Amino acid sequence: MGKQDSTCGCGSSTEPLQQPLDSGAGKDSESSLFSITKMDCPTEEGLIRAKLTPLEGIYSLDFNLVQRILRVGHAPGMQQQILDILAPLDLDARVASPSDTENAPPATKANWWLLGAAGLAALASEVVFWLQGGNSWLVMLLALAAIAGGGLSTYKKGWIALKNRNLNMNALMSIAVTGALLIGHWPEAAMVMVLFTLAELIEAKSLDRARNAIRELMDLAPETATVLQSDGQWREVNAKTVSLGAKVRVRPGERIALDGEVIKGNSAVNQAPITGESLPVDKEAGDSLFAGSINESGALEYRVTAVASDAVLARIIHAVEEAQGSRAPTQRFVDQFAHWYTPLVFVVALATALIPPLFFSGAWMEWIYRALVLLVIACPCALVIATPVTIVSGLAAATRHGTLIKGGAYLEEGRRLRWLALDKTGTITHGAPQVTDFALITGTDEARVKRLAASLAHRSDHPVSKAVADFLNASGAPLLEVEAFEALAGRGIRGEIEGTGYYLGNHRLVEELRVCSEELEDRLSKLEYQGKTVVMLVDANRVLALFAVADTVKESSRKAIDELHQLGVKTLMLTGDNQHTADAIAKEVGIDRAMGNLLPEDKLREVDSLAGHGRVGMVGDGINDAPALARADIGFAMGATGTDTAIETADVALMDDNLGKIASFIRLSRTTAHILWQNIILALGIKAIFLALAFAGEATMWMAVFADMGTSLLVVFNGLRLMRK
Ligand SMILES: Nc1ncnc2c1ncn2[C@@H]1O[C@H](COP(=O)(O)OP(=O)(O)OP(=O)(O)O)[C@@H](O)[C@H]1O
Ligand SMILES: [Zn+2]
Repeated sequence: MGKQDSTCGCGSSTEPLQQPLDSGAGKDSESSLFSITKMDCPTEEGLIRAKLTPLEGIYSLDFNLVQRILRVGHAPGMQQQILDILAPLDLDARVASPSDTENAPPATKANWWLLGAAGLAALASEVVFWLQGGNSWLVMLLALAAIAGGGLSTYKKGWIALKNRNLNMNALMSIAVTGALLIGHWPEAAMVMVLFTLAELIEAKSLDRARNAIRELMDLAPETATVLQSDGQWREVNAKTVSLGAKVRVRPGERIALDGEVIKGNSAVNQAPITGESLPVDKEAGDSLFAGSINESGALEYRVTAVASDAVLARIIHAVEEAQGSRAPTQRFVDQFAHWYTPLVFVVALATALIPPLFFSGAWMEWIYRALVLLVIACPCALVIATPVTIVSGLAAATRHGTLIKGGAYLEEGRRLRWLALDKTGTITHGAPQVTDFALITGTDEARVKRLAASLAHRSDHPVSKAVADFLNASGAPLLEVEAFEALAGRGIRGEIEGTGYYLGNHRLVEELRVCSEELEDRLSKLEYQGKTVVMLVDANRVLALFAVADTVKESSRKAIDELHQLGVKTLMLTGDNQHTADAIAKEVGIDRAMGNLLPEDKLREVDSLAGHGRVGMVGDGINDAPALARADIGFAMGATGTDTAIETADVALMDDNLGKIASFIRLSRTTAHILWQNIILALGIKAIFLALAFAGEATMWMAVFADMGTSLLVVFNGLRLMRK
């Protein structure tokens, strides 16, 4: 029996296939999605994997058990061939349509009546056996009825698995039950089968709950929107058909159907579904709205800024689904374990049945029975199921609180964070500084100096330039033409006005231009010690004037930093701003260390140098810290609703700009790890105990199935607990 065939069927997911992988993937490969309605347990995954892996022209298999979707990378034109191969597995495989990826098909319906009747029959068989003190035709009849009522599908699946030389748990159960019948344990065989089926059903139901967490998110955006038509009428139309720029109206109490920008009206909007923040946010003309949020107090009119499939909510859902498909480290460990556990126990069971009777004059019946008990506990399913359920529940809980985790691995790694590097502007501060001081240095014509600065600053959207532009625009003087404009990273900006070159930039720039003086430095440091950022207007050889801007620290920052420290995470601020300002802001919010004067590549280097001291996180708004964010073990993007790419590129996207979410994320990660380990220890512990008991002849099959399924349910429910965090 091959390696792939002999697992319990709970094999792993996205690992690429070794041998055919390099034989043409990329060039001539296609990728198809298959919807597989009856694939809801890792058992089926193993079966499909074993069937498709050896096939020439299959490059990759990507299982999404939550959505019941299989993505196959294959040579062109193989779709039908794949379907033909899957057909005998009886799993309802078909080529997926777009609606399949949006809505997972409902789980197969359970026949509770039949199962209930089977349970009664099994019980009756047990009672009759006990009353009569042994087997009779009545006991057998009742037992067979129970197995027929409760176990036919197990037998069917087991048979398909065995035919494909796959020892999954259906196969093991079928062998165990048949064996028990053969050696005359009729009532017990019946009971084992019924209990197994019952547990399977409950397990499937709990997986459905994890699945539904995502579907509930989708239901947040209403299906219709009230849109202004070309004839001037308002009409309710399907939200999916509304195009960019359309005008939409939303009444108080209604949910918002599409992302947009308010054009008319005032209202408080509850954005909890997106940001996790349940305090309503006031909206007026110019503010952005997100599909799925609730318009609470007033009527609003808005212009659509993203079609339905492009809405932030849709992108969140997509990201969570992808995240669920990826495997966390614990899951890989568990899958590895499952790989050898089942075949090992199978071999032990075989040895138990054969060796003592053959060589040590043991009683055949007794040792076969012990072997059958071993078979019942040979499946590591409790373990294999509990891990994804726990991770998926954790991901769902985080999403509900406005934190988008892009993979189980980050959820698991979060608790290992030792350092968190933070960007200053926009992360710790509001990122909307204002000019607090203005002074002429060598300039004399104040109006002219201001006009020059305004004209330059106007061209840049850096927060510091914006502050200068806003400050000067108030005076209303017309701007001058700027030529050869350029941004000098980490320094400022440059442009030519009326044939002369001017700079607006920081101390570093002034030094580089060799126009600094001791007197100027005194002024600079005074302002910088107050936490202000200073930029200067410079012509070819003199500093004309200076502007000091100050940014305010977010109220949430201080508390968040405090929480992080309590969790044992050290904090480091990285900023392009000067060291004095950096120190002043760091002191204000209680950050451990601050580093100023950093260019984007310096930030990257600093994050790099922290690596090796435990896991390093970096949080920023992704504008000039993208390289550092990418380098960190976990890159957190802030205010992910504001930037186009943050949701897709960050490892963890915080949907609003509250730093406190990072502490919550770490706590969630810890709880997740706790539950994962609880589950692993529970599952393995119970297995170990039963292995010993079964071997010693102290365990009955009845007890084994009860313990095994009990453990599965226990760990699954333990995992689902996270959903309520
Ligand atoms: N376009 C610009 N206009 C004005 N000043 C600028 C400009 N670009 C850079 N500077 C100056 O250079 C400094 C560093 O800029 P940089 O963009 O690297 O960091 P930052 O975004 O201000 O801070 P952080 O790194 O905390 O986000 C700024 O504080 C500012 O003084
Ligand atoms: Zn200087």
